[in-house]
Amino acid sequence: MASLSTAKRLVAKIGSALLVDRATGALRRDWLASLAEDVAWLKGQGTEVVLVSSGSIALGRGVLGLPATELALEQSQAAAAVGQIRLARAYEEMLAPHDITTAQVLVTLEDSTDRRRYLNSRATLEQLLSMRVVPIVNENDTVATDEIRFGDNDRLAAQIAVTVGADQLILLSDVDGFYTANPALDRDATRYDVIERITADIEKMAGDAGSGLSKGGMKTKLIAARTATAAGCAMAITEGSVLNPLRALENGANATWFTAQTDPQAARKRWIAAMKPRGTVTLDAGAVDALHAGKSLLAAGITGVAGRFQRGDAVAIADAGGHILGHGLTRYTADEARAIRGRKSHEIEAVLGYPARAALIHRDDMAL
Ligand SMILES: Nc1ncnc2c1ncn2[C@@H]1O[C@H](COP(=O)(O)OP(=O)(O)O)[C@@H](O)[C@H]1O
Ligand SMILES: N[C@@H](CCC(=O)OP(=O)(O)O)C(=O)O
Repeated sequence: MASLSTAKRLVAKIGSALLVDRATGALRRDWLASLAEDVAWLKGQGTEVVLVSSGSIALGRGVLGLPATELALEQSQAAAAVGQIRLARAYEEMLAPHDITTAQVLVTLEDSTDRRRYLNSRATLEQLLSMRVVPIVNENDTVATDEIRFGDNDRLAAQIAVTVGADQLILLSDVDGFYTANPALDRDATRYDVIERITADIEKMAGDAGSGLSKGGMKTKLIAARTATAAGCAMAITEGSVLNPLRALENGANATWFTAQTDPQAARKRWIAAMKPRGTVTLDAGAVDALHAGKSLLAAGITGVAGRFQRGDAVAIADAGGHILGHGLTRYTADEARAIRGRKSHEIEAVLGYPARAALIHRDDMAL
């Protein structure tokens, strides 16, 4: 199926059961070292990599001597706090010999539902990737309460894949794909190589998690597949417990691939076009031409600013005659936009009193 080394951006999700030995509660260091080799290989091919890793609760549980049974919310949060620091350190240790810098990124559901927080986390991830860093993402279990938890990292991984505009999302699991029924319970179940569309029949085949350490099962993996593929990201479920699991997938290991339903850029444009604009910016004729030529909107080409908006809000883009050309996400507040309109890029810092970006709306943040 799809080749991993052709991906521009790849998100891999690592389940707790892969990282943590169920019997001893210890980290599977050899396995993690082999995953680090895979990440180094992908980066060597020019693929940017984000890892979404579970395992904080499973690791912390062992350290704190908590039982293997269901934990109270406070207990899992304490276990996550103890386990997360070890988890992050383990990734750092394993990737450093490959000259790869890691970053710990802890997010909550609100970071994807609140637009400003979403845009901020996107900007941070973008910055890290541009600096060749591998972000290691997990849910911030210590602050996430029941209502705001993703609770399983399948959906979190899909959300991160959408946030960074990844073209592939790989769920490393304890099963080598999506079956017609839970293969742990049904010996006649057969695996799909490819699922082009997630139908109601497919949904009926998805069961819950099999192991005590895991949370999601196939139900959350299907939700993840819906989110990812709708945003133009192909998704695979494959067996992760083997050494070098990403390399194995590249070399033809069993997997189920969910086909991307669009391309990431088109999905993003639709998302922006559907947002309610909080204001309007009016352009001179030169700026209109620049936008139609695929350029970003610079302050120099803005003649008017109407409405009240914050950074990250959607604004309408109008020509001198008031005709709406499209929508975009602004990088400045309405007050800042008024202050810098008509200004050349090199004047902006002096007007605002702090370093700033010249483009009011970046071309990737625009739907015309
Ligand atoms: N239709 C299905 N196909 C494959 N596995 C299924 C299916 N329905 C339920 N499962 C269960 O989902 C498990 C994988 O999910 P999960 O235990 O959450 O692992 P992970 O740690 O990878 O998130 C499988 O081991 C299997 O027991
Ligand atoms: N944030 C939790 C993730 C729990 C979770 O999703 O587990 P899994 O089903 O193994 O991916 C942790 O790190 O323990």
